[in-house]
Amino acid sequence: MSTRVKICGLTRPEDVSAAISCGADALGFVFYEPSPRSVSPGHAAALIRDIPPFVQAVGLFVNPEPEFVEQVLSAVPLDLLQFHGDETPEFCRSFGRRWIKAIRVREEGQIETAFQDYRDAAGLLVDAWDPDKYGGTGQSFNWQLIPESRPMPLVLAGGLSSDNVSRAVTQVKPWAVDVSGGVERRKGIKDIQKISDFIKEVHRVCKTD
Ligand SMILES: O=C(O)c1ccccc1N[C@@H]1O[C@H](COP(=O)(O)O)[C@@H](O)[C@H]1O
Repeated sequence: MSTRVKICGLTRPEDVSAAISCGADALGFVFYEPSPRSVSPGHAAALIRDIPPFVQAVGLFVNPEPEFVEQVLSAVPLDLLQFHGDETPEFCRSFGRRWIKAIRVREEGQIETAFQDYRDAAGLLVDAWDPDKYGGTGQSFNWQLIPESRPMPLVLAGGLSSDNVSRAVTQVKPWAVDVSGGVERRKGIKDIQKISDFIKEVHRVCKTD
């Protein structure tokens, strides 16, 4: 098994470099202003400029206006769109780009329904439900709600850190894991040691599996 790693909510060039040199497969940039990790299109374009080939740049949006997504796409060379709000399948596919849909899990059957509703997504990201926030909460959820049978790649997110990611990978066997708060010193500022520990832990558990 080889579980991919996405480090999300990057705002500083040194954190981007650290994530790449530690072996991250994907880097996430948040285009959602209420988030403390939010970046402008210009800032993201500068952060992405030196990303090497085969490391994916992912743009995270929450219920954006279509014009805003188009504006970001014209300024930032994103490889993948991540919709983390209440976007419909029609909306997600309307940009003609590869996309994943994030859902916030709180009850049985929800993931199975999302697999059907978002069947042309490149993957489904499962995160914790929170009454007030769309994501980046640092909370995890009941992984027992995740079905073993999956028609598309599943990305596990929500409250992951180097302390629990080996258990997550072993139990859930996701295609990829996505982390933000668990590798931060404070919101929006990553901790290079935590990024390194997180990715090492994923690679370690994948090797032994
Ligand atoms: O990071 C944010 O601020 C954010 C805001 C709105 C929606 C999603 C957001 N981040 C994503 O949330 C999950 C879980 O994050 P965490 O590891 O629990 O902090 C992850 O996919 C982030 O990319």
